[in-house]
Parts: sequence; structure tokens; C-alpha cells
Amino acid sequence: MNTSLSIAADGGLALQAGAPAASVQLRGLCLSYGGQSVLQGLDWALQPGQVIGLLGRNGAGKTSLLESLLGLREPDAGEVKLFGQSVAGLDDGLRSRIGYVPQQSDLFEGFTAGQLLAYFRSFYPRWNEAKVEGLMSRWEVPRDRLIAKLSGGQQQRLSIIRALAHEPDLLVLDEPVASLDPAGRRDFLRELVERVLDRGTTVVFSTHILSDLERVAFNVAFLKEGRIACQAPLEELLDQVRIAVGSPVELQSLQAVHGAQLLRRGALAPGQEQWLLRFTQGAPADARLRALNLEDLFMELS
Ligand SMILES: Nc1ncnc2c1ncn2[C@@H]1O[C@H](COP(=O)(O)OP(=O)(O)OP(=O)(O)O)[C@@H](O)[C@H]1O
Repeated sequence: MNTSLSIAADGGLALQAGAPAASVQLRGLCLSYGGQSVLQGLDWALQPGQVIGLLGRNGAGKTSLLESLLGLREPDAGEVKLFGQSVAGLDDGLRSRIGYVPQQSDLFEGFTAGQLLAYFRSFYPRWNEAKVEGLMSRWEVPRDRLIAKLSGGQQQRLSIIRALAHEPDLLVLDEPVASLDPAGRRDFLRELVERVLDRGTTVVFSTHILSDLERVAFNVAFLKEGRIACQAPLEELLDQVRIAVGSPVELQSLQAVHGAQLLRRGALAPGQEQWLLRFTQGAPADARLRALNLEDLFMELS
């Protein structure tokens, strides 16, 4: 909770409680590798309890964004705040409220799963050993085998268990289900929906598996050309975004009549264009409009 001091009616100082700080606040984030610019003045905020699926094409910069957000990668410019505090000076208390599943395994391969968990347990006051035990047995991760000898999917399960064990308030998952089989994905999503989201955890995860996203992500954010091009509740986007085909004059009039937002415009043939329109007041019934599914939205917005 943010607090501020103000002058009270009797002239004394009063401590006021404000809105809770955003879990994540990014302003003007720029990141490049050599000459290649990946994040270009990106602004983004995740509010407590929000669940956001981060979408973008291969190479759009999702991993770079999530690493910058966590302070693992230093941006060229811009500001990163977690729980209202600059990520560069984040104190241990706030740091221990973050859970992270990286895209590439960062588990110590020379440890067994049991040794790894025992090692991490010492850093986290909120470590939930019962939860760890439950997940290790339900997800069938062998405790005593060297991590180097676990399969890719078993390593990913272990990485997820490590990230959930201390009941984080901010959970960052970079393609968490990429190596999981359908049963593993189902188990993971069930855990996320039934136990993690209930706690009001802020969750951001990148994925290319759109059907999984539909099951858990209330909000989707599209990363394109170094910025968050669009972020909205998924249901709202599916209700509001339509493709319209017609002459530019006809489409302009359609847009103006309904006060629609033009998201994208492309030529189809001489005198005929295709516009991606967002009808924020609700899409009208019009034969020229076509609804989109999540895959269409991904193709159009990322
Ligand atoms: N350490 C690095 N050094 C140089 N270039 C990098 C580095 N890491 C990423 N890149 C480049 O930055 C761009 C964004 O990469 P990033 O991994 O962030 O994208 P992504 O959206 O996560 O991709 P994917 O969906 O394929 O995982 C790519 O063009 C990539 O080649």
C-alpha cells in the first residue's frame, strides 16, 4: 500500500493510505543489442492481481522484456519499478515476493531436485514445504536424481515448483509450458487457476500456445515493434475487434458512425481495403464485419 503525509484539518500531519502500488511499472524502456533495437520506449503497468498473457512473434522481444522487468537485463533507458520500488535497488523483502520461470533452464545441474529446493528454501521466509511436497509427488519429479539427468519436461516442472514454492505476489513465466506434454500443461494450468490466482498473485506469462492462454489469461498484451501495441481483457477484444472489407470511403464512414478505433489498415485490391477496427461501444451487426478468434487476433496485432 502507498502512503503519503498530508496536513490534517487540525494542522497536524496525517498518514494517508493510497491505492496499492502497481506490481510492475515500466516507463520509456529502451533496449538494444549492438545496433538492433528491441524495446523502443515501452510503457507498461501490471496491477496487483492482474493475469496477463504476453504475446508476440518470435524475436519480438518478450524474453528481453521479462528479463528487463526483473532487473536481470539493464535497459539503455527507462524506468522499471516493482511494487513501487526501483528494480535496481529492490530490497530483499520485495525480491522474495517474486517468482520466475525462465525460458532457458537455470537450475543447477549438479544438484538433485531435493538439494536444489533445500537450497532455495533458505532464502524465502514464505516457503511452503507442504505445497512443494504435494507438487513434487503429483507432478512426479524425482527428488534424488541429478537435475542434469531429468528430462526437459521434468526440469520445467521443477522450475515451476521452485517459482511457486514461496507463494510469490508477482509471478513471471517465460513460456512455462513449452516443454510440457498435454498432461503436464493441464496440471500446470490447473495449479495456476485453482491455487495461484486465488491468492491475488499478479501473473505475466509469455506463450505461443493460444489455447492455454484462453483458459487462464484474463488480459492479453501484444508486443510489437518494441512496444505494447494493445492490451485489453481477452473477452473484450474478441467482442470488440472486427475486420471490415470495403472501399476506403465506405470504411471511413463505418468507422466514423460507430466511433471505432482503427488498429490496422491494408490494401486488398484497387479501391478495396481491409481495416481492423475496435468498436469500444460494442461491435454492430453489419455484414461487412467479420469476428476474429484469438489466433486471428495474434496474426493481426503482433
Ligand atoms: N543476448 C543477446 N544478444 C544479442 N541479441 C539478442 C540477445 N538476446 C536476444 N537477442 C535478439 O533480440 C531479439 C528479441 O529476442 P527475445 O528472445 O527477447 O525475443 P522473444 O520474443 O522472446 O522470442 P521467442 O518468441 O522466439 O522466444 C531477437 O532478434 C534476438 O535475436
